[in-house]
Amino acid sequence: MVERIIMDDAAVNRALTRMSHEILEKNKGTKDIVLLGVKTRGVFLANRLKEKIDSIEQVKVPTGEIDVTHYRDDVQNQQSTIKVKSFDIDVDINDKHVIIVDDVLYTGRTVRASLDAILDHARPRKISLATLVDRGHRELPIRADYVGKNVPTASNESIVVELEEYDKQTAVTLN
Ligand SMILES: O=P(O)(O)OC[C@H]1O[C@H](OP(=O)(O)OP(=O)(O)O)[C@H](O)[C@@H]1O
Ligand SMILES: O=c1cc[nH]c(=O)[nH]1
Repeated sequence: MVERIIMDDAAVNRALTRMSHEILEKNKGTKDIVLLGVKTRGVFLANRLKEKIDSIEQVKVPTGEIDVTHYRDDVQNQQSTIKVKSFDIDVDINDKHVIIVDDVLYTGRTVRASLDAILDHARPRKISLATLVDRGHRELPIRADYVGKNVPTASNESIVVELEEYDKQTAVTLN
């Protein structure tokens, strides 16, 4: 299958800058916001958003991590079970506005697992979702509040997100 570059380094950076402004605009600032990155690349994206928001507003937004494991237990039907491995956050998220950050939104099962993990630990006032790429094909009633780019895909295609911090280069490709 031919590989197509959907976003280069500059496009990812611009999308994250826009998303930071959208977060600030929609929430009228940073009050009570906690960014929770989904491992692996969601954590780096949450950190990038944090740095942008911090430099725009001159405040330090707290961050944390959720680690989930993806089990394909029925490959034929592409059903997947997502298990939470760890939930690493120092800040109290009760009554806070938690923004889950991930690189790709596809079936929505990773987000559902993340919601379970969050609600097992605390009762945030609000939970939102930020994703760099929304590729469609949802299997659950989940939608993103902040989207870097909507990328229509076929189900046999995949989106690959690479980030400098982890992959030595930043790009989003469709394979
Ligand atoms: O909406 P979903 O169908 O749950 O898919 C989205 C998830 O898939 C990817 O993770 P993956 O399990 O491929 O692991 P990775 O982050 O290590 O690439 C991606 O990082 C999202 O977390
Ligand atoms: O295409 C996809 C689907 C799920 N997760 C990804 O990272 N890419």
